[in-house]
This record gives sequence, structure tokens and C-alpha cells, in this order.
Amino acid sequence: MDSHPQFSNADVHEQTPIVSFLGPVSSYTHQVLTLAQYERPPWSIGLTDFDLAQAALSCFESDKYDYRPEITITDVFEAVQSGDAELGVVPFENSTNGAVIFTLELLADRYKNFPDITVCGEAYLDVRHCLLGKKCQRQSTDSPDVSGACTPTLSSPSPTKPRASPLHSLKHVKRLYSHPQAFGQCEIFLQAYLKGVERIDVSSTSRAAEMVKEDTTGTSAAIASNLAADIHDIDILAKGIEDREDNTTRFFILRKGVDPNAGVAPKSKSLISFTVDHKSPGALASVLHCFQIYGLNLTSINSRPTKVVPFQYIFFVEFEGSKLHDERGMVKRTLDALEDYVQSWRWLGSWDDKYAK
Ligand SMILES: O=C(O)C(=O)C[C@]1(C(=O)O)C=C[C@@H](O)C=C1
Repeated sequence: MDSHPQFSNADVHEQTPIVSFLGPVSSYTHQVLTLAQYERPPWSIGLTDFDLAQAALSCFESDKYDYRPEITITDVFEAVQSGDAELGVVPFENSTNGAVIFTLELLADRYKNFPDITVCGEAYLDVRHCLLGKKCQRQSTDSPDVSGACTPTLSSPSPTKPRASPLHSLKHVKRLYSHPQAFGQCEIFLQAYLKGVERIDVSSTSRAAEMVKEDTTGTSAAIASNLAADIHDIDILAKGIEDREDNTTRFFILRKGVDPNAGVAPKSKSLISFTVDHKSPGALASVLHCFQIYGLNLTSINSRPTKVVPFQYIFFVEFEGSKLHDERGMVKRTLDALEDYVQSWRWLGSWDDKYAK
């Protein structure tokens, strides 16, 4: 497979450099690294290996890096900031369920724990969830019963139809493990077939699969991938349980310091964070107006509490353009202009846009 030149700064280290990712093995974050070798998502049929590499499913030169799973997204940030890992891969947003707040919280960096971290790349992954658990030993003539109060109910008389039906009975399922993002992407299925069943948040979908494997009662289920089912040898109780067929998660590639080769593509994106004086009317509008003046299209806006004053926010704005390759000077002009309206701000990186056609 053709490799991506953007991530080829490995030879500065003597040891094989590490790419750290949210583990354990078989999380969706891990699949950003491995999926191209394991199985191809439906949309990739007909694409060449090179196209796939461009699609960033395998955006690293696999022979140049060692991959290391971390337990939490914080661990990935720490590994990159300390220089332990050359690159880190973290989820940033999902097309169905929105921003990954754990990642935004770390990018907010209120206590300056990650001063050198920048985003140097992005990757998109089609996310197909399965319900994993233990098949109930019942006769094949039994209907695929459900657990909890199956809809329609009095409070929900005409529920949205789930895209998938269970392959096996779910009657024995007493608790569900997953990453909170994954629960949010499967609400319709869960409302229809597992309403009222206790949900337990864990650090990743692959960790959820491990918990199910460890549960000897066989009454737990996990929302995780078919790869996790294979690796842990767990039954698939339902497939394709995500609310939307186009369910896609976008991941950020992190590094320490600036990658001079990032954000060189004709279409690039950049991310900044900033705070404004909340007492000054129109302060946020003034900042956003700077982007309009210089013709920079915004691609996402998010916010997190400052945790200094209640109900005041750190804003994140992502926009088209690169601070590192800014031939027309529009990014520089915009960033210079917004200084008049912000209390503080930070450039968090520029990288090649993988979504642009
Ligand atoms: O739990 C995992 O498997 C992850 O890689 C995390 C994560 C996320 O935080 O968005 C990644 C992709 C899916 O959207 C669900 C979970």
C-alpha cells in the first residue's frame, strides 16, 4: 500500500517510534490503523489501496511504527506530550452523535498540561456497531425475545423503526457495556429492544467487549465491533445496530510540536480554541466575523465550560485553510484580526482535509 508522506518523520528516532491509540486492541480507534488490512468497509469497494490510504484508514507507514494501546484518551495525550509516542490517534466527532467531549476537554487544556500538542492529521472511519454477548441456549423455534420493556409502549406508541433486528434472543441481557459515544449512536435499537436495561459506560467499545467476556453469568452485552467479537470470541447478537447507515467517526492524529509537512494539501483545515469576554455583547460574533471578512469557511464549532466562571465557555473553531501553508495570507490576517476580540487563543494545528472531494 502506498504510504502517506505526512506521517513519515520517524527516522529522527533510533527506536521504532510509537503511535499511541485508545485501546484495548479492536477499538474503533485501533481500526483506524488496521482496518485496511483486516476488512474493507462497504464504501471502499472498488477503491484501490492507494485510494484507501488517501481515505486515511491506514494513514501510517505500518513498517515504520509500533502501535501501543492506551486505556484512556488522556493517556494518549500524555504519551504524545511526554514524547513517549511520536503520534496519537483520538476520536474527535461522530456524524450521528456529535463531538467527543473527552477529546475536547483535553484540547481545552485548562491547566497547560499539553502545551505542545497539535493536530497534524485526520481520519474518517465508517462505524458499524454490533451487540455482543452470549447466545442463549434456546430452541431455534423460539422467537428472538427482547429484554427490558420493548417498544411500542404507552409512553412511546410509535417508535422509530430500528435498522436491524436481533439475531438471537436478548431476554437474558441484564446490563449493557459500551463507550458513551457508542450508546448515543444506537439509541433507536436500544429503545426498541433493550429499553430500560442498565447501561454502564466504559473507556472504549473494545473494553466493553472484554467486560462481557469476563462476565461468567453470560447476562452482559456490549456495543462493539465485529472485530472485537472475533478477537474475544463472543457471539454477535445483532449486527448493524447504529441509528444511521452513514454513521462515521472522525479521528485526529496528534503530535508534539509542529509538522511542517501537515496542512500542505490544496484543501486543509485548522483548529483554534479561544475565550472571549462574556460581558461584552457581540464578542463571539466579532471573532466569527473575522473569518467571514477573509473568506474562510468554518467547518465546526464546539464549546466547553471554562471551569473558571460558571456558564462561560472555551470555544473551538475549525476552518478551511492552513496556518502553515497560507499562500494568500488569509489565515494570518484572520488570526491577527481576531486578537482584538479574544481574551486568549491557541492555534491547535493545521492538516490536510481528508473529507474534501
Ligand atoms: O470505543 C471505541 O472503540 C473508540 O474508539 C471510541 C469511539 C468514540 O469515542 O467515538 C470511536 C468510534 C465510535 O464513534 C465509538 C467510540
